[in-house]
Formats: sequence, structure tokens, C-alpha cells
Amino acid sequence: MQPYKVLILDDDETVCQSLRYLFVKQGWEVQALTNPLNAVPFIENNPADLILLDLNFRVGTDGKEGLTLLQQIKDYFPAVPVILFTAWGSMQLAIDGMKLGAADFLTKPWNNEHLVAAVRTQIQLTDKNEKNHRLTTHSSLDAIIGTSESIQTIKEWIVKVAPTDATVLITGESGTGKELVAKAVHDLSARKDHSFVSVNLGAVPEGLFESELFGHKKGAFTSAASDRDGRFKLAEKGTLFLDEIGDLALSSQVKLLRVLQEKVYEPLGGSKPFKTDVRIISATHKDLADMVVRATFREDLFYRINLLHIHLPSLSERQTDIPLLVNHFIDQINDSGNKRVKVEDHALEWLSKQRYPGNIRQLKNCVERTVLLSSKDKLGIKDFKPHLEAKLFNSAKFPKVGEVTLDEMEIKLITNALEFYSGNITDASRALGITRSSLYRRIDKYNIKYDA
Ligand SMILES: Nc1ncnc2c1ncn2[C@@H]1O[C@H](COP(=O)(O)OP(=O)(O)OP(=O)(O)O)[C@@H](O)[C@H]1O
Repeated sequence: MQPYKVLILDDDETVCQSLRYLFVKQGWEVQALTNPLNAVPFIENNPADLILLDLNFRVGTDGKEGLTLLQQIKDYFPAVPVILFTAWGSMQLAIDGMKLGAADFLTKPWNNEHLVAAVRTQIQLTDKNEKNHRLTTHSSLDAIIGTSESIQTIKEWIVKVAPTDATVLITGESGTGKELVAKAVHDLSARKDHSFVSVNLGAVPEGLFESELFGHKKGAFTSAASDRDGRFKLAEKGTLFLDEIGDLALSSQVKLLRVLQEKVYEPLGGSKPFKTDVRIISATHKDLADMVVRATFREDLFYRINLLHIHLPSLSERQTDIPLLVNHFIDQINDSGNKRVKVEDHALEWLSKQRYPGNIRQLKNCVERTVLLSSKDKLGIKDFKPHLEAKLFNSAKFPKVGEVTLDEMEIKLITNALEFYSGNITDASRALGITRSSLYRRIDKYNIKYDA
């Protein structure tokens, strides 16, 4: 372990010397500075694990010089703990110093044992905080499984994007991990100790948008039996994850935009506006830029939520990650259920070649269902197969003669296929056994609407 590096800032040479003697005996490295004007550049060139700061520099005895210096140190080196030292142990000075971010407060003459213990504790605490920070940093990124180039690039991007307070738009097909990425951005940001609040805007009816997001007062509408906090309030100082933002009605888009612009919202039925301090991360599987062109998504809102953009690839674009993901989900099930299930190599290979229109969520569900319904310790292709077969048409019972025309049947089959493959023409046409152009012709002929 590296020796602790302690910096003493005190204009009294004798104090510096006796402290140096005391700390060197502990095996620590000690630096001392008697001129506060040099403190910031000195610390920049000589990083310290802890600073012991005399509050009564020079002739003054009111502690102002020390507090000013403390402020500078905290501005430039917020992570370094500072213990304050003064011969005039006034409580008010201690309180002022602690408010400015000092870690502890001691009075002269000091008790050697007490002083050494205080320094050691503060350094260890900082060390632990840093380790915890590194731990969350790692665990949030580690939760995103994948070694493919695209996922590595995304992880690097997350690390860069997280510390900024900019809005982030995450796009990608359903089940590609958009929420997982949003959570990682939050966990790696300065807001990590506050809430990460998620709201699925696709599931919020237009009429309930304001109440859900901004809250309401008792009696604001017929069923408002009591006050209720909205998502903005719950996410205060943290992150608000607006999932499925592409599903937001135009009338709600205006209301959201106003809050994002003015950083103020009013609960329904309330008269008092509330300031909001949240970071907005949005996600959608839709093409918002295209929606802007078609005037179904506001351009000004699009630019406001899209300062930074992360696009997640579909699972078919990162098939090499499938064995890793399967083993990861198996490990999770084994851990939670005390099991020892494994997957045969050729099953992993087979799973890697399958198509997953529902992406990672579908793969995860398939693995979970297979483990649940099998009593084997080693799973093969046969175990997975029934849980992956395209359940394309099983909801459509075959109609009786005269019940439906051929055209109607064709429309139904095409609509089902497009829905199942989230509007992916290549996949849908393959499943229907026709070419892409034949499918396009039929979509045109029957004027079939689908989400691309
Ligand atoms: N890279 C990954 N590693 C491990 N698990 C993942 C990964 N990506 C997604 N998952 C898991 O897959 C499931 C779906 O992920 P998530 O909900 O983040 O997707 P989404 O893109 O937000 O989906 P939707 O658009 O439907 O809301 C979750 O259980 C998530 O934990």
C-alpha cells in the first residue's frame, strides 16, 4: 500500500515541524506550506490524500483567511478531504468550515493520538468512497453484456456522456437494452445518489399526461382524491427516463417542451410553479427525425431531447454476443435459484444463428422459459427450440369456408408478420415466403399501415 500523503498548511513553522515529525513516524509522506498564496498551484503539482488547514493564517484571528483558502481548495480539489485546525476553537468557525465542505475540525493544542486517528479515518473514508464509485461505475457498465465492437463503442460513449448534464436520446429496436443504457448513464453521473425515475410515455393516456408527469392537487379532477407527486418531483436532482417518447401525442409534446425550456412546472390544480432540476434521458424505437418531417413530432422538442444520441444495434447486428448473453442469463438463474444449469456448445452455436425480432428481451425470455420448463442440468438445442419457434400465426384460428375472403386473409397474414417483426420488411417477407418487392406491392395494394 502507498504511504498516505498529507499536506500541512500552517504559517507557524514550529507547528509544521512537530506535525511533520508525528506523521513521518506513522510512515506517511508529509509536505508543509507556510504561504497560503502558493497553496493551489502547490497542490496541483503535489497531490495530497489529505490537507490539514490552519484556519488562522497570518495575523488575523477571525478565521476568514483560512475559510477563503478552504473554499479555493474545495473548488479546485473537491475530492481531497480537508481537516481544519485552529487555536481558537469557536463552534461558529467549525460550522462555517464544515458548510464549505471540510471533513473534520480539530483545536490546538492537539492530542497526537486523536489527530492521527482523525487523519487516518478521513483518508480511509475517501478511499472507500472512491472504491464504491468505481464499483458502481463498473457494475453498471458490466451489466451491459457484450464484447462486440458496437457494444464496446457504446460503453465508451456512455462513460463520456454520463458526466455531462446534457439530454440523451437512446434509439434502437424494442428489447435492445435502451433502459439498461439509460440507467448506466445515470449511475455514472453526478446525479447517481438521487433517483432514476422511468416513465413509459406510450402507456400514459393523453388526458393523464400532466397529472402523471407534473402531479396533481386534491380535487384537481373528479378522481383526484388526494395530492399526488408527479414524475418530475420524484426525479428531482436525479434522472427522468422518458421511454417511448415517440408515442407522445402532439398536445403533450408542447407541455413537455415548455417544462424543458423553462425548467418550471405546475401540478394540475395547483397555483404554485415548481422549479425542476432533472436530467432528461429519452428513448424510442421510432425514427424521430422522420416523424419530424411528417410533422408528428415537434422539431423543437426533438432538438431539445437529442443533444447527445446513442443508437443501440439490434441483436442480429451483434450475433457474436449471443453466447455471452445466454451464459449471463443462465448464471443469473443459477445464482438466484441455486441451480447448476449449463448449455451445450452446439446449442450456443445454434442459438447464435436464430433470429430475435424482440432482441435481447426475447433471448432472455427464451432462456428463462427453457430453464424453468426443463429439469436437465445441460441444455441442448431440443430444449430451446420450442421456446423460439415463431408464434407468428397461432393466434389466428383457421376460418370456416365463407367466413373470410382470400384478400382479407392475406391482409391479416401480412399485418401479423409486420407486427411480429416490428415492421422489418426483410424478416416479414422471408417469413411469408415472398420477396421484399412482392411484400411492398401487397402493402401498397391493400394500403396496409405499419410501424417501420
Ligand atoms: N447488453 C445487455 N446485457 C444484458 N442484458 C441486457 C442487455 N441489453 C438488454 N438486456 C436485458 O434485456 C431486457 C430488455 O432490455 P431493456 O428493457 O433495457 O430494453 P429496451 O430497449 O428499453 O426495450 P423497450 O424498447 O421494449 O422498452 C432487460 O431485461 C435487460 O436487462
